[in-house]
Amino acid sequence: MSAVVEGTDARAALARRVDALMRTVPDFPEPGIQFRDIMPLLADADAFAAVVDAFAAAVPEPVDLVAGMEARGFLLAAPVATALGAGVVPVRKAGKLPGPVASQSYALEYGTAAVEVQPFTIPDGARVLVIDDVLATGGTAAATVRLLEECGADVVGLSFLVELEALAGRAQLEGHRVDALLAL
Ligand SMILES: O=P(O)(O)OC[C@H]1O[C@H](OP(=O)(O)OP(=O)(O)O)[C@H](O)[C@@H]1O
Ligand SMILES: Nc1ncnc2[nH]cnc12
Repeated sequence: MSAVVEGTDARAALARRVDALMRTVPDFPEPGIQFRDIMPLLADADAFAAVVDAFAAAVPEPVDLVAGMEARGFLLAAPVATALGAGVVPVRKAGKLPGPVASQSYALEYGTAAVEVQPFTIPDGARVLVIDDVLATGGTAAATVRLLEECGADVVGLSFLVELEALAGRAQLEGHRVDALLAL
């Protein structure tokens, strides 16, 4: 069953539903981290369909590609891309993609990492929407924007399921349209 989310009331109701379906796991994957676990939401067919519809409905302009960050971002980016008639760019952790790759390092709430894409999959000037499940410190998203722009993409916006406001990730994305279904 698919649920169409259009108005702000429906979006607020969906945000409450997402909130109810997510788990908060203390001290995972490290002590002190309150981990927001979206797996129960993904397992709920109706809620997942509604979230995909909401992501697609919130995009104000045509996009050519949807970029999703490994790993949880992949699960959202692919169905949203299909809904928008766009292709997918997997933004992978270092060493996972066969080259040539473009790479950017970043700091995570728990550790450091690097993200990579295959630049030959991104036509110059391609309009790219970036999707991930969680915006925390913004390190992953900011590195992804830098990476895509370095490859010649026009990043038209970033959409997240959950924004952890206390970590101020949005500040790293100034100049870009940032949309989050649920702010915690
Ligand atoms: O805003 P930030 O502080 O950069 O954190 C957000 C990122 O952290 C999580 O991914 P993680 O690197 O844990 O990978 P996973 O999806 O493979 O679990 C999440 O899915 C985002 O990609
Ligand atoms: N607290 C958190 N929960 C889930 N994913 C995250 N990515 C970074 N911080 C996170």
